[in-house]
Amino acid sequence: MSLRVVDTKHTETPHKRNPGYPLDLDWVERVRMNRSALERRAGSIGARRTVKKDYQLAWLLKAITLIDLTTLNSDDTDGRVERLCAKARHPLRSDILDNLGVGNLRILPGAVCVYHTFVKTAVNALEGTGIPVAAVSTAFPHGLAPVETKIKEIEMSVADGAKEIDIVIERGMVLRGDWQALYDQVKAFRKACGDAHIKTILGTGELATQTNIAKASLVCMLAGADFIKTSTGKEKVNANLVTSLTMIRMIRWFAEETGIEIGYKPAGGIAHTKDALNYMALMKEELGTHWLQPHLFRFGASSLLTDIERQLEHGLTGHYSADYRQPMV
Ligand SMILES: O=C[C@H](O)COP(=O)(O)O
Repeated sequence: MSLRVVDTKHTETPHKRNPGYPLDLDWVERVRMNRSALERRAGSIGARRTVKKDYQLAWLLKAITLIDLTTLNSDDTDGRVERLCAKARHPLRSDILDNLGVGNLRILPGAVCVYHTFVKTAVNALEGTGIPVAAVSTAFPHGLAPVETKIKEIEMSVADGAKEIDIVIERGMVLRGDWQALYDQVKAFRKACGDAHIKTILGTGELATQTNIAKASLVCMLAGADFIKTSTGKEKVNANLVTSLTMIRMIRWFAEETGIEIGYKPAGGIAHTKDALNYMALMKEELGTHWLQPHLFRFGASSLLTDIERQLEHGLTGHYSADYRQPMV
């Protein structure tokens, strides 16, 4: 099997972190997106692109290294988080790995993503693996709390050992076009994160237009975001290819202007292998294979790994196994 696309996880890739830039309102004003052109382009991805056989197996192994393995439920418990972390330690059954001939590869997910309450539990459960814990923060999923409370929440998650903080922006700031307020708040969040990387969740399904999504992406990047992320998974409309194209093109524009590479994280409702492959194809075509690395691309997903494991098993045996054979939590 060709494993060109699988790299060993958690090796350090030299990467210049976004230092943040002044808010350039002229640039924000110039941003425009054409929804029908985006839809045409996004529609061509699933229709035209297929990854076959051995290459598909390799892409699926790669996809696992790009997942933020997530549990964000009101009934989460320490036990569920510990089971999720156990899955993160061994994302694929050893018989599948052996039969694929990759039993020697260390394939681990990009991160485990939990609420603040469970950061310590996850940090303990992942000790020695190098898998970072990501905490959703700033009054996830709505982002509506006093800014002081939100900053305190970030600080507490960082103190508990979170290496990545997924903040949510206030959608109202975008809908009002109050770019200065959005910039100031994200900049304050970034400062509170310190060395922890900040992913800014836009809540794209609630931002009304692709132009708003594009402008919000730019403002977050100017304010110092390490990643821009689509959704909390709790909006009515979560990640999709059209919105992804908008955000990816803003990442490209930002990189052209500043030389800084920002990560992209589609999240919410990404549960099937085919969807994952489409997102990866989009990234490869728009930004290049280079961007398909854990420090530049993640899936936020609670159930994608189960489907990938089933597909890998199907690739080996020709049969689909029941979901319970790949339990998540
Ligand atoms: O950030 C991650 C999302 O909340 C996960 O959403 P999901 O449960 O639809 O996969």
